[in-house]
Amino acid sequence: MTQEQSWQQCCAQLATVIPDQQFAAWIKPLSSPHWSEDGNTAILHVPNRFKLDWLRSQYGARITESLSAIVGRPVQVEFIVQKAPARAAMHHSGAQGLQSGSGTSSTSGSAQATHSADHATPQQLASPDGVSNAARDAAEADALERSRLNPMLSFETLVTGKANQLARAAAIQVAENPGRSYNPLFIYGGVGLGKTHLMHAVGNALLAQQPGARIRYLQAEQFVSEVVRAYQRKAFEEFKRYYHSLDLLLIDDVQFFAGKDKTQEEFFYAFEALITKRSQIILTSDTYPKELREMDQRLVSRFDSGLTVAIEPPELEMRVAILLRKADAELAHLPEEVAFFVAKNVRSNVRELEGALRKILAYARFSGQDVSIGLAKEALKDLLSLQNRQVSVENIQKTVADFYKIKVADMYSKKRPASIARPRQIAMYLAKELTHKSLPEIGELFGGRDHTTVLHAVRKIGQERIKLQELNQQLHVLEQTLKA
Ligand SMILES: Nc1ncnc2c1ncn2[C@@H]1O[C@H](COP(=O)(O)OP(=O)(O)OP(=O)(O)O)[C@@H](O)[C@H]1O
Repeated sequence: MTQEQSWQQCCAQLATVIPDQQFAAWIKPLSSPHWSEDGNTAILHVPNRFKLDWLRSQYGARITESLSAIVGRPVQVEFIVQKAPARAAMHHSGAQGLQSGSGTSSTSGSAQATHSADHATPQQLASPDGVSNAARDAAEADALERSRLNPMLSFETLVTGKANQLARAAAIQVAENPGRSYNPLFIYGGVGLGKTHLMHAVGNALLAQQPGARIRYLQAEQFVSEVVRAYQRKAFEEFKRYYHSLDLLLIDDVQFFAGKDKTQEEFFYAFEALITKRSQIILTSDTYPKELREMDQRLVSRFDSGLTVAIEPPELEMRVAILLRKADAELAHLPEEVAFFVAKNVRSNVRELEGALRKILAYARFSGQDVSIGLAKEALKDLLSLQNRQVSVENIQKTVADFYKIKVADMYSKKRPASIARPRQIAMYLAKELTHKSLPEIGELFGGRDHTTVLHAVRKIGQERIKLQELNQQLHVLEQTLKA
């Protein structure tokens, strides 16, 4: 079989496992690879960095696997950016033809290949409608750059589970119908749970459908800095023109607007302008709108005027699925029992899960061992001992009192108003959950209360947590604070 035929066969095989639309968008446009002299490496040319990152992360492993199976031995697949200046694309002349881009990358990290202009024909460079592919690719790459979107954070790379299914469904709706379904979309949840990921996923999906869309992602602090800069330069007109002209504005962690009045004012104007012209806004925060502190009430009510959805901490099975998916993307074998071990021990958020996995894979690579529970224990020694560190009841009482703005002394007092009794019950619940103390011991530490009082609190908060999203969210924040 020729190399060309093996590529054709690989494509045919991929077409059976990759959904049609994705296959047409990503695999079909690829030209047959160039092969290294030893025939062990297939080099696929892609037009820009965005496509390179995407192809590598989404399809690199599958292409490698399929091609290896077809040629009957392990081969490596490399991607290389091959830029074509727009002018050269339309008036192809030898001297101004393709140049190898600087942004090369490979799935294997082995030597990069260089290619001359002669490999490309004008047909490869220009689409039938006469619009230069290269020009379009350059525009796409440009749009990506301007938007500050991370192409790796897509719907495809997001593992779905109970914890994020509502937020994901809402985000998909918004991506399909920007400005017309939920506007703004307000996503809230604890740290490292995938809020930023979801936001980028909408941006990337929109950019894929409309390469010319004006999209901007930024963290709230960056928006604050831009307001300050506009202030200093007296350039508010320019600032307004830019922000009010966007099709999609993504602002992460809006709780950082707290107390920044001028920022809030400017954001309010931008918000009104964008909503009026049906541009989409997506915001994230660590809490739901009404809980945002030092925020203009006009803004709070605007935040809540579209759809507000929570992302919860992932449950065990979802944590396992995330680990397996991430290992897969790294082309690493993670036995399921190890995934369960890690997921049981790293519970707080996805970012920590990713960190734990990275440590395990690096440890396995450097020590030349297979991934096993023993190896995971060794690799995560520090993390696990930190987790076993006892949280004290006193610390829980102080943290909960601070959170609900009551006095620590109220944790031991006999006072009964709900504003005090409820935080006290929450502290008892956390004491049972996070320490090894018995019910009578906990009762003793809460001003000599009976163990049945503690039991009642533990059961009540435990049951309410399942039903009340708000309470669950607060408990999650408290748990993260206490375990930090
Ligand atoms: N469901 C998921 N599937 C796959 N990866 C996920 C998922 N949720 C989160 N991640 C990954 O976990 C990491 C942290 O997620 P992200 O940055 O989106 O969290 P966040 O909620 O925005 O946190 P923060 O509040 O700290 O900004 C990212 O690398 C993200 O890709």
